[in-house]
Amino acid sequence: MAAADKPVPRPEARSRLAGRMFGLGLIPIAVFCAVFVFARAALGNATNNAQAWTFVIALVASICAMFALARLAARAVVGEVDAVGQAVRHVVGGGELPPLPELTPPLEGMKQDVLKLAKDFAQQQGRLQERLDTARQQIFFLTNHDPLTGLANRKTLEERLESVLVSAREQGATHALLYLDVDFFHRINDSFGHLAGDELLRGIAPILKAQLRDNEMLTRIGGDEFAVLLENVSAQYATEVATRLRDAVQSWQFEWDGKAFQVGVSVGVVAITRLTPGLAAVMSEADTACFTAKEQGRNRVFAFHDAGSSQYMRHTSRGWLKRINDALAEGAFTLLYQPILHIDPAQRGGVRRVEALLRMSDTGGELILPMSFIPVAERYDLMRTIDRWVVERAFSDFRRVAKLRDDPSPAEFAINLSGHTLSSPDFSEFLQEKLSQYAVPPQALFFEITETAAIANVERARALIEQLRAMGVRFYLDDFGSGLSSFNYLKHFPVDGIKIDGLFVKGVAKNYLDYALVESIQKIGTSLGLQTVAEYVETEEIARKLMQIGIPMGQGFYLAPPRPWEALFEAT
Ligand SMILES: Nc1nc2c(ncn2[C@@H]2O[C@H](COP(=O)(O)OP(=O)(O)OP(=O)(O)O)[C@@H](O)[C@H]2O)c(=O)[nH]1
Repeated sequence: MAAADKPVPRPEARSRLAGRMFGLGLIPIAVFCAVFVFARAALGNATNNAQAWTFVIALVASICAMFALARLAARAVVGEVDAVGQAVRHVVGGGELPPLPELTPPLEGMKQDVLKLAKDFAQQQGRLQERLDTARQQIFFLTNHDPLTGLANRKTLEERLESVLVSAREQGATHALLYLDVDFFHRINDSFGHLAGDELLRGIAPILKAQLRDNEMLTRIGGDEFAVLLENVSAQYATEVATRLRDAVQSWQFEWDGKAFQVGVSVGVVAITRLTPGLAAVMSEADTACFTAKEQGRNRVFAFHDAGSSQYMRHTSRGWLKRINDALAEGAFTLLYQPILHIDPAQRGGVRRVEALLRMSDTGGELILPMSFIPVAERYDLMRTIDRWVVERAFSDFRRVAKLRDDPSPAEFAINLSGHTLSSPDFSEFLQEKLSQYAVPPQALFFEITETAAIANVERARALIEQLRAMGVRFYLDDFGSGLSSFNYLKHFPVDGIKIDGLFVKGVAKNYLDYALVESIQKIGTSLGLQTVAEYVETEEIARKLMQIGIPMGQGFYLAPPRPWEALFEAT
């Protein structure tokens, strides 16, 4: 045993024990005193002095011997108990049991009991320590990793980024950050539940990891977003890795409930150089680059450092986001109304139905079409706000004309609703409040929904549609025929009508396939008791073909262009 391992005697315990033994030593003294009193009484009866003194000396000697014996016995016991105490402390401290001499019977039994207790205690303490160590490791892991995928988390990425930013600044190293966002991930969640979504995220992690070298850090930074930090690489290499990641995800199939789904991922790439201002900037640029990849059609890579890309982004996402917010705050949004008319001129009559079309006015007075800003609004979750703005503005326009004409229902009007609004639980309440505030009869109102808007939230959309239809509001499926599953949607959505996608309508006069498609849509619509409206009626020839097919209503420049409310109603 090493010197340091030797049990160290505890002086205070020893002196306590010695004190007790000394207490035992008082017993012979008491006995001595008692005998002395007895001797004095006995001496009174002794026949001579010598006899008396012999008796006294013998008595004193035997008492001294008794006292010495008691001291010796006490010392021996103290030594043994001390040795056992040291052994116990040693075992409890995690050491091996040192060899101990056997004690006399009652003490030996006690010694064995005490040593067993010490061993049990040491084992228990060992187990507790193990659990404590595991808990510490888990806490450490969780603060640095994402529990779902086991990948490093945002905090770890940011810490590493801070240090690569320093190396870029001080040594001129170049690095890259890839920002990945799964495309249409919420559809999996919405259609199959969060467990399926979680499984997809868990499944995608090894697919990405397999494309990376050991020193290339893959992290999950939130929701369906991942990031990869590539250190000491060229911008070109970073773009190659991004493309590889995109391709790997694309060729993977996510399986759930016996079905396989193809998954896409949009990747933004940003270089980290000595000019990179800091952590916030690099994260924001990477997010913006990823968003731009989405904007460009998803399942693609957008590299921030490519020529012209930053210019592109300024004019798209971030710039648009600011413009949308400004437009909402400063009233730069406006509505135009396009009449929906009988295609047959004999039945046309005046304007009885219009569609409200959203426009944003720019500083030069031009009106900007929604296709420029709606994707950004969707991305930044602004569609609910925009839809509500449209509803309120359209209702207030309606109210003005109702007053002007002294007619409680001067026209029917259609408003486009986004998928975000269709899944918004409080939209129904908002609508009822506005219907009553502006005295709009629900029967005058149509909502147009696109299949892509509704697809993500079929259950919620259907519940909202049913609730509003019960109040008298009507629903149309917009751009009908543009998606592969249009007919399937008819089975799921309780709608009143369909608007035939303008792409087919445009081709109806020139292309037989388009003609046949529009004709079959019309037949299905009629057999299901749905009203049909054709979009993009741009020429007389198109109008004639549509009449031939039997489509009653249409909308398009040939019939009437979009106009401000006042021009359409107030002037007439
Ligand atoms: N299952 C699951 N879902 C999550 C988790 N964290 C966030 N989400 C969901 O992930 C979705 C993220 O959606 P977005 O990235 O905004 O949109 P998207 O559907 O992927 O569409 P795009 O990104 O525009 O292609 C939201 O529906 C969140 O509710 C999670 O840990 N598990």
